[in-house]
Amino acid sequence: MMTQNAYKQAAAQAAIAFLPEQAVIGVGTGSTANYFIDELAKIKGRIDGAVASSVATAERLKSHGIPVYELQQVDSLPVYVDGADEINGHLQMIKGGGGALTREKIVAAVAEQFICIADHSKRVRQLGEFPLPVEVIPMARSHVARELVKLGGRPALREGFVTDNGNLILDVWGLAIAEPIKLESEINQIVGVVCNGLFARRPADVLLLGGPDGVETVRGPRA
Ligand SMILES: O=C(CO)[C@H](O)[C@H](O)COP(=O)(O)O
Repeated sequence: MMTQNAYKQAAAQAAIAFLPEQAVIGVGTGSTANYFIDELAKIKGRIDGAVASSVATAERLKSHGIPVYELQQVDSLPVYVDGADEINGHLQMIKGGGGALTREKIVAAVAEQFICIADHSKRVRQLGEFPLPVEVIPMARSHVARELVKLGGRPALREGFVTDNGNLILDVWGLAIAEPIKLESEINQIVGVVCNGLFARRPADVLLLGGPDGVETVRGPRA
């Protein structure tokens, strides 16, 4: 029987077929993205380089000899490949389990196409069982936590964790997210919030989902 890691790896392998030739591509963060980076290393002559969504991803890309560019150095990104913590039928996601949500959202915003790679356990009917990560400016942490309680959540500080941007993460439990676009906007309105891990306004365009029957390809409305 294949393991969850094998499903992640299969999804990562499948993403290679979606890459344009000789382009700079966006690369996400996490264990599935790491499998993708390892696959990328095998075909690195076919791409010009990558923009990384975290320091960890940049280091892994560089360790494979893949050129890493700052986002400011590129005019556009044809593709962004990243994992997810949860993904629903509209290809809206919760991301940020690895704490890289803000840079992930920035790189995804620039990319023409978002390809989500995941194992089948990540597919859900409704987002919210996975605690929603919210990146906050450190001095605003208590204020933001109180506001998140008003929205129905139970925020918990991610202990001992500082983001690549020098901020904190509140993981918000107990949100049954019936209206992801609305909640994404509401949380962004709280003063002190840098970013939240709902990718609802910018869902994935293609989902490559690894599971016991192989890799399923699900296309979103824009793909
Ligand atoms: O958003 C992320 C990191 O901030 C990851 O994409 C998400 O946590 C999924 O991780 P993994 O591929 O390890 O299951």
